[in-house]
Formats: sequence, structure tokens, C-alpha cells
Amino acid sequence: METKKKSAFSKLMEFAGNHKYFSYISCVLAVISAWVALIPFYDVWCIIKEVLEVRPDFSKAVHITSYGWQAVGFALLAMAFYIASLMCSHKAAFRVQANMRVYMMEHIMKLPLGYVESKGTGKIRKIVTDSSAATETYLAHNLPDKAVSYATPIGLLAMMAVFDWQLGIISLIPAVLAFVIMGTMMMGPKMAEDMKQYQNSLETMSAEAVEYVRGVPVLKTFGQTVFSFKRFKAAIDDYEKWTIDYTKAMMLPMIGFTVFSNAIFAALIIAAYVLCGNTITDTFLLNLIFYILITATLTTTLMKVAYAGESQMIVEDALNRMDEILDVKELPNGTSDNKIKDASVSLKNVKFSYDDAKTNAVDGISLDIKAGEHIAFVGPSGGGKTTLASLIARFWDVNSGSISIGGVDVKNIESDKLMDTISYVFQDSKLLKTSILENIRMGRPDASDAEVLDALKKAQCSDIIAKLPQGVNTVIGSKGTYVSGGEMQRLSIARAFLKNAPILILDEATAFADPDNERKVQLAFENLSKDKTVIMIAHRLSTVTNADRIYVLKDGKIAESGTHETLVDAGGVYTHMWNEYNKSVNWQVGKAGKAI
Ligand SMILES: Nc1ncnc2c1ncn2[C@@H]1O[C@H](COP(=O)(O)OP(=O)(O)OP(=O)(O)O)[C@@H](O)[C@H]1O
Repeated sequence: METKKKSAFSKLMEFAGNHKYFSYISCVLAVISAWVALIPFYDVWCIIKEVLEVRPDFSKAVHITSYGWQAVGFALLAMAFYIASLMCSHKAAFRVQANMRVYMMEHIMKLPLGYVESKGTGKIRKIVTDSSAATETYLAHNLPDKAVSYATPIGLLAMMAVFDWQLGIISLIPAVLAFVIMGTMMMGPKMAEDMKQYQNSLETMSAEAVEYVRGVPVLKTFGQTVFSFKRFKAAIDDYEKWTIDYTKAMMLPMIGFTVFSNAIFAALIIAAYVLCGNTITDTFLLNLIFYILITATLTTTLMKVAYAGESQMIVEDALNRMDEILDVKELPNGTSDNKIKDASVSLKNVKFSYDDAKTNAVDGISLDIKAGEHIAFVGPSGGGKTTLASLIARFWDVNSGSISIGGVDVKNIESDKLMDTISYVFQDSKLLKTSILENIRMGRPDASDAEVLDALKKAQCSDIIAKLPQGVNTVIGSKGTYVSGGEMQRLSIARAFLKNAPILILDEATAFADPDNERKVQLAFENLSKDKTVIMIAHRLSTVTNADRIYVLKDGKIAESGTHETLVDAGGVYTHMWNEYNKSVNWQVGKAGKAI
């Protein structure tokens, strides 16, 4: 769907489907309502006219009541049209909001998984929900109001020209001035930019607040409370600055706008003195009273235009934020008829860099993993282990080179097929807020309860289930159901068991709370790894000693590769890492010994 260089309204209408007609009808009804709402003013004019004509014998004013009822009738009719207009506008707005969310989510599902991971699910959620909510307010309320605010001056103009064109023009002068101030100073490009900055600083402040609260345990442990409060404080200061700047920038235009839009009747009174001097006629008096009454409508209308303009800026900003996500290219889905012949993985001169990064995170890596081999990626932090594993699972597409699975380039494998071929067990396991049973069943939706239970057993989860209040039916994250990082990883191993994909990528957790958990996770990994091609991102060398081959990754390149034994003897990066590892193990044992 083309989303650029279009007005906010036409962008929104693309999401409305057939419901766009409700938006159009809503505007038409709002216009009718605006014009019908002017008729009671004509009735009032007739009443004043009759009063002036019959004075001083007011008993002759026999039409006043009928004019009065007519005014009430038209006021009610105008209200009915307005309500009907709002009903239509809400119908369209809710449909647009729903379609927008569905469209965004469908798009997000096709984006590189790496993008979703690095952008942050919280931020994406905020854009999807908040931006679509902003469009709802705009379409449901501001659009009909905008129609009213354009229709009313046209209706008024017609009426004013009919009754007394001179007074009409005079009452329009302040209105036009207010309108000019609004158009140039309150809604110009500068204000749109200020509004954007304001929204940005609001977003940063919310994000910093969340980070601050999430980091409280770490901050307290390291006694860094005051220091780290600085970032949050800086975000608050920035927000304060923008709010004050925005308010200051708005102050003069707002004063001008309010003065001019409320001064219409004052202009009329001054004009009356100038135009008539001491000889005021009945007709002039009648028209003057009529204009003074009716200009109140003009003031309200101008206010509505101002609010509609502000909400237009908000909706445009919301649409731009959505475009940030919609502009990210979806990963093209593979369609090759070539069959994946086995669970082998082959990389040929693979290069990849993250957006805006100066260096390649993976820089010309070639390797071949035969079906059924167990290999490990080790190396210093930032060496490219996770990135390389993500490329194999096609969370990102390579910049150059190629990755193939079973002889077929991953770009040509249909995404469902690719996901059936690979199981990725993340370090920070992804569990949803639903029952354990359903969480595990995601591995294979048609699995029976018995199969899920079997997977849980193989993944060493029996003790987790036993301690939960409702066993496998316990909802993760519900009250009283705390699962530790290690337990969570075992649960996601159970999910991988159920999926039973021939290639397994395991991102080993860096830290475990207790040795028992660590032993169980390792046992679960071992069970899961049987008869599969395994790629392990290892952080502790103890877990890779049995691997068929170890790749040491440094600065996005393979620094060394081979079995544990050959690498230990090679005297390179791995030897150094192994020595350091042994020192740390001995140090821990020594420390434990001392403590006892
Ligand atoms: N989402 C991202 N956006 C931008 N740069 C990234 C992203 N993820 C990783 N990087 C960068 O890419 C390089 C490789 O990182 P990667 O996470 O693959 O290393 P790693 O070996 O897995 O490190 P660790 O052992 O600490 O997990 C690093 O310089 C890192 O800063």
C-alpha cells in the first residue's frame, strides 16, 4: 500500500475500505447540521423584527411563540443531524483503527525478526496502539467538527450578505484576522516541527521512566541511584523545555486568536456608532442585534477550526511514526521448488552490517556444517556470534554472500518451511502470558496434551510443573507464578522438543541462579540435541568441549576453528580463553573452599 506524499485524510481512507463512505456521509450530515443550526437565528431575527414593528403594543406580536417553537425544532433537528454524523464518523473511525492495527501487525510479522528485536517490542506496541488511537480521535470527532467549521462560515456569509452586507463585512474582519493568525502562526511548519519535538521528548521521557524503574534493583545494588537518575532527569528537563518552548511560542498567537475571535461583537458595536451616528433605524437595530447574536457562532466555529488543526498535526505525526515501521522492507518470502535435502548448513563469504554501523558485524564468514554435526560459536563479546546465528535463521538478510540449508539458499525457502526446519532457543526465552500448556504447544499447535507433557518431561521441567499451583494449566506471569531465567529456558526447550526441527540453534544463557538449574538446562539441551544439527552460541567453554567443531569468532571473522583439543594446543585466542576459563573455575573453587 502506498502511504507517502498523501494527505492524512486520504492515507486514513485507504484503511477504511467500504467504511470510507461513512466518513463522507458523516461530513455531509455535519454540514447539514451546521446549516440547520443557523435557522434558529433567523427565527430570532423574525421575533426581534416583530417586536420592533408592533411596539409599543406588544400584544400584537402574535407570531413570537411559533417562531420560538420553530427555533427549538430546528435546533433539535441540527442536533439530530450532528448525532447521526457522529455515529457515521465513529463507524468509519473504529474500522480504520482496527484495519490499521491489523495491517501494521501483518507487516510487522513479515519484517526481519532482528528488526523487531532491536527496535524493541515496547516501542512497536506504542506506535501501533497509540498512533492508531490518535487517528480514531481525528476521524470520529475532529473530522465532523472540521466540516462544521467550514460550513458554518459559508452559511453565515450567505446570511450576513442577505441581511446587511456592511455589518457582515465588519463582523468578518476580526474573524478573518483570527483565521490568518491561526493558519500562519499556530499551524505553520514551525509549529508542526515543535509538536514533533514535543512528542519525541514525551516518548523519550516515558522510555526513560520505564528504564529507570526496571533498573532500580541494579541501581540500588551498585549505589548508583543519584547518578542514573540523571538520564531520567535529563529526559524530564528536555520535556519541560519543549513544553515551555511550545507554550511560549503559542502564547502570542493564542492571545491574538482569542482576542480577535471574541472581539467580533465589539467590532460591530464600534461599527454601529461609526455607521449611524445618532440616527439609528429600526432595521439597522434589528440587524445589529441579529449580528451580535450570531457572531457567537462564528467564535465557537473558529475555536473548532483551531482544535481540528491541532488534531490534524497530531494525526500527521502519528502517521509519520507508523510510516517509520511501514517503510521497513518486508523480507521477501522464498518460493523455490528445490527441496531441502538434509539438515546441513553452508555459509559462503557472508557479510552483514547493522543499519548505521561503521563496521560489519559479520565480515566474510564461510563455513560448512554437515547434517547431524554439533558445532559451537565462541569468542569475545561483540565478536558476532549472535548475529551469525540470527542470519542462519534469517532474522536478517545477508548483505552479501549466501547461506543455504540442505542445499537451498535461505532466501528461497518459504518462511514457514524455514521455521519448521530451525528451532531457535533464545537466551532470554520468550514465553507468553498464557498457560504453560499453551506456551509449549506453540512448538506444534496440533500436539496432544500427552505430547506436551512428554516434551516437558524430556526438557527436565517436571519439578517446575510440580511446584506451580495449577500445574501445566498455570498462566505464566499470573499472581504467584514466578519462573526463574533457567526455568524459563527449560520451558522453551520443551517447546523446541515438541517442534522437533532438524536444526537447532541454542543461545546458551550466560548466568544461572543455581548449579542445579544449570545442570538441568544442560541435560535438557543434551536430550534435545540428539540426532540434530546443533549450532550453539556458547558463553562457557565447559559446554563446548564435546562439539564436533568450535568456531572462535572475533570482530565478525573466524579467528580459529577446530575441535577443543586442537584449539587448546594451538596457542591462539581459544587457548587464552581456555586458560582464563580454568583460572576462573579454580578461583571459584578456591573461594568456595575458603568460605567453608
Ligand atoms: N541490533 C543491533 N543493532 C546494531 N548493532 C548490533 C545489534 N546487535 C549487535 N550489534 C553489534 O554487532 C556486533 C556483534 O554483536 P553480536 O551480538 O553478534 O556479538 P556476540 O558475539 O553475540 O556478543 P555477546 O557474546 O556479547 O552476546 C557488536 O558490535 C554489536 O554491538
